[in-house]
Amino acid sequence: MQAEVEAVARIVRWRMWGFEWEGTSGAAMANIVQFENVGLRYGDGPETLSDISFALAAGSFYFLSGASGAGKTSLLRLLYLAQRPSRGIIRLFGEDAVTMPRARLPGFRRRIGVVFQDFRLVPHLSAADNVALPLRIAGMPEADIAEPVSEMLAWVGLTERAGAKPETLSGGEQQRVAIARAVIGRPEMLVADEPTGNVDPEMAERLLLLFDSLNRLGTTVVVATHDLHLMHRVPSAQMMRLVKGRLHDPTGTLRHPPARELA
Ligand SMILES: Nc1ncnc2c1ncn2[C@@H]1O[C@H](COP(=O)(O)OP(=O)(O)OP(=O)(O)O)[C@@H](O)[C@H]1O
Repeated sequence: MQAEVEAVARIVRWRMWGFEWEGTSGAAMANIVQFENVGLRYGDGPETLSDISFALAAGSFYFLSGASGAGKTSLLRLLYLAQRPSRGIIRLFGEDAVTMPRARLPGFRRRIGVVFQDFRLVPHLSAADNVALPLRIAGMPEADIAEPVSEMLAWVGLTERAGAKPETLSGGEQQRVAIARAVIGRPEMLVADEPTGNVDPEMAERLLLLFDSLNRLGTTVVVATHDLHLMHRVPSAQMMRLVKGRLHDPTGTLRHPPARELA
């Protein structure tokens, strides 16, 4: 595992926001996200999410599960600030994300890597240019971009497809480009919606290894999945389960994560 973490560390050596964030070394665990009685209603329909309260401990790995329609994607959209809640409090990176002025949202979003369920690749850019996008947006010198991009494409098994446009890629290939793009800037938080839904079990393991390595480098990871097998592959991960728009938290551990020191 250490070899994989080091390999990933070499690829994601660039941090895409312009300041240092607290890694895991010796730092006391803080909560990177806090939801208090959050509700979400689309239009004037019933609440899709109700009374959602939890905190995500910085540097932890979470799986989000739940039946189809339980509200996983909706919860993730609140997390990466694509959606404002109808009620409740959301604190992200220590700030109130609900009342935050719109102008500040892009800066916050840049600290979050997102793997969308429908990939959202830029259609006129090649796979390599899609992966390079976060680095270019962050102003990384052009001369420094090619190497991490090709290493990342190699990790997800797409070296041969680097020049291909998204429309010529299979669903699984597009998904791997989307994952490479989400992780290449070593985000502070990674949010992934069914990131292994279109790949074979062997590739799913490899992608999970990538998430796990990124997590060991300090990124807080949240993965929504139906795949029980996948969940068992990260024994240290915490489970979050949505049941009809409510978070199942009988012991209150999600609401009040135990404070712990990392080595
Ligand atoms: N933009 C929207 N407008 C109206 N209703 C929506 C919208 N997005 C989601 N919903 C509804 O909210 C509920 C939860 O949807 P959501 O996509 O969050 O569930 P999910 O758990 O991610 O499902 P799946 O596993 O099938 O992706 C569903 O009933 C869905 O129809």
